Amino acid sequence: FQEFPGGWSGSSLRGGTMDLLLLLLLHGLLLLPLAALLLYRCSSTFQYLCKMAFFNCWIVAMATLLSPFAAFRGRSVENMKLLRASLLPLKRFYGIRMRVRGSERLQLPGPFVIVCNHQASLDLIGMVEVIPDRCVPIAKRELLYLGTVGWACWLSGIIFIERHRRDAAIGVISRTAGTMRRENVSRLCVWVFPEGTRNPGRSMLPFKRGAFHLAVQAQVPIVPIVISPYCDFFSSKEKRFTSGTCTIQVLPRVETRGLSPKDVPKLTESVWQAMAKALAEMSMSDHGDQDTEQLQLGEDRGSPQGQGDTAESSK
Ligand SMILES: CCCCCC/C=C\CCCCCCCCCC(=O)SCCNC(=O)CCNC(=O)[C@H](O)C(C)(C)COP(=O)(O)OP(=O)(O)OC[C@H]1O[C@@H](n2cnc3c(N)ncnc32)[C@H](O)[C@@H]1OP(=O)(O)O
Ligand SMILES: CCCCCCCC/C=C\CCCCCCCC(=O)OC[C@@H](O)COP(=O)(O)O
Repeated sequence: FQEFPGGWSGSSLRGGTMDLLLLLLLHGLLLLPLAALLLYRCSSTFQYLCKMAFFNCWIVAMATLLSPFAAFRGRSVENMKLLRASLLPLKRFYGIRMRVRGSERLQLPGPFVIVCNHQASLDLIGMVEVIPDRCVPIAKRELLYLGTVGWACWLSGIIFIERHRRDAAIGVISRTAGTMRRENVSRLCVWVFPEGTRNPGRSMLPFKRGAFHLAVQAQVPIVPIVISPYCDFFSSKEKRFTSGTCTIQVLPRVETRGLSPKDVPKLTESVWQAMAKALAEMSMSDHGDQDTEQLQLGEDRGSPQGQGDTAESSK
């Protein structure tokens, strides 16, 4: 086949089109990241979506990578160490500075129940900052069905409850209390988000009673933890996610020795009040970013250690 000199044959025309397409594709490949970068810089919504996507992808990736190792140990609360280590770097990726106040209040020799306010899934970043060894969260059963994430949660000994099947949930909580009380089991602590669901903003929902029944049944103290409002740097409603500072305040423990189920409503109310007060003070002092060392928690309900033992560690 002889080409017409200086002219276009069918195949060279096709070759030219291919070249053009390739060129366009190459430009597209180069321009797409640039456009995404530009969008990331200019649009706070896009930034929010990217950061949330990264958050979820990180969790899925860690769960997928680490679950096989955790599986060697079998289902064990010791795997919570892996879970904690895998989520600890997240704060650095997002430029979130964590201030922990009163962390020494978590150094109790025996078992206890932690209750903490629940604003968003971002709470996991705060949770891993302070969660003690041999402490497992109570989670909604739906998490079990998130593929490798569910598997990782199960392997870490996370306790699952079906929130809408009260009797079944109460059964799980009673068995957990039994485990906490058993002397042949080394110390087991439980982390509960007593609001029972995420609640963004500066307020707290009324508390569900499971955590308080658990503490009373096991006759162990309750340690309330308040995470300052994220409003300054995070809002799922406004699709906003920048860097910022978060304060985690550990409040004095509340003893439950000698209390019975009939005391649970009052106990629930008094812990809610103490946490709401701390949350309000954090919101006022520049949204938790300023000094909250003056925080007066009111009556130290049952804590023999009393007030003034707040220490700060900023990480
Ligand atoms: C291998 C490592 C790799 C790792 C990589 C990373 C991988 C994964 C990372 C993921 C990590 C996940 C972390 C998990 C965080 C999950 C967070 C959540 O899921 S929060 C949601 C779940 N939590 C809760 O629901 C809170 C606990 N719920 C309750 O306490 C509720 O009380 C209940 C569910 C038990 C019942 O709820 P409800 O009926 O709506 O309301 P109440 O007002 O609380 O109770 C009604 C009456 O029942 C009585 N009651 C309640 N509990 C008990 C009880 N235990 N015993 C006896 N009676 C009980 C209560 O007193 C009320 O009766 P009354 O007469 O009115 O007093
Ligand atoms: C085969 C299935 C494939 C599944 C794909 C997996 C995708 C999973 C993506 C990301 C997993 C991130 C899990 C983060 C867990 C955050 C814990 C949390 O904050 O739970 C919310 C719960 O407290 C209250 O729930 P609601 O506010 O009532 O709602």
